[in-house]
Amino acid sequence: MTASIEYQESIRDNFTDVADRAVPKVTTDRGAIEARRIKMRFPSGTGFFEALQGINLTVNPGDIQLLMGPSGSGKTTLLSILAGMLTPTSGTVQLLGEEITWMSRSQLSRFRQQHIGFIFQGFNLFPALTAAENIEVALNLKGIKGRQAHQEAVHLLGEVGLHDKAHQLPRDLSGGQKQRVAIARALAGHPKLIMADEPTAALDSHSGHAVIELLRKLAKEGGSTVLMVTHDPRILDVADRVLYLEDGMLKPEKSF
Ligand SMILES: Nc1ncnc2c1ncn2[C@@H]1O[C@H](COP(=O)(O)OP(=O)(O)OP(=O)(O)O)[C@@H](O)[C@H]1O
Repeated sequence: MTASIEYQESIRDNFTDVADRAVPKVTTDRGAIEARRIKMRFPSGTGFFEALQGINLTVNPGDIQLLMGPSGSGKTTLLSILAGMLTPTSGTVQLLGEEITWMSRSQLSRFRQQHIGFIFQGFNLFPALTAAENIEVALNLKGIKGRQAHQEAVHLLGEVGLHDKAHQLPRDLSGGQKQRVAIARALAGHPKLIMADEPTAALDSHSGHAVIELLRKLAKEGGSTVLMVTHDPRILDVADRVLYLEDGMLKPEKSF
């Protein structure tokens, strides 16, 4: 499922599904992210391909945890499952102390809106909206509206070094600038969880460092928990833990 579809679902749920909007209270006395015995099988030819083979992991609150590994090892699949965007074949996921496996579709959607900021490969920006408006949409979904949303959007753009691009459309921004708008949007409303798939892949050295520093500050000063798929060795400097996936299995991890 793409983020833009996800966004459309979020908007639809926000306006049409009032009865099911209550999200259970969240606690962070356990791991911010906990996955147990996650398996994922995809149909392949006449049989199945086991992309994840029983993953157990815990991400502590306020940690920056990296997920690394060769192409095809299952990183994006695992991140999508941990973000509640893909249902595993078996296993359970808890986010902020809440079991997401049993949430209804709209509860899960609401939970994601409130607590998770996503940064995806590709930008998934609304092409007809300016940079600031793209962020305002995310803020609106979190109940921040009007002038306050606009001011917050401009502030977030400043945080990623784009204070002068608030009124530009995505088509008038470079790839790196679009990625920074997508990052600013993911940070809207200060989510407790930030999940990112290759957030610095499209960025030049300067922008990449700025984004890494921003993620570090969010975790270490703001208390957000960051889980990131990356091949970028620069991010190792700010990581608390690194998990390596190979052939759908976790290798012994390194701590920093
Ligand atoms: N929807 C799907 N249907 C069938 N197979 C899939 C599907 N999604 C992923 N796979 C397979 O699962 C395996 C893991 O894919 P995944 O995208 O999670 O790897 P990755 O580690 O993120 O790779 P990369 O670093 O190249 O992005 C791959 O062999 C991929 O072909």
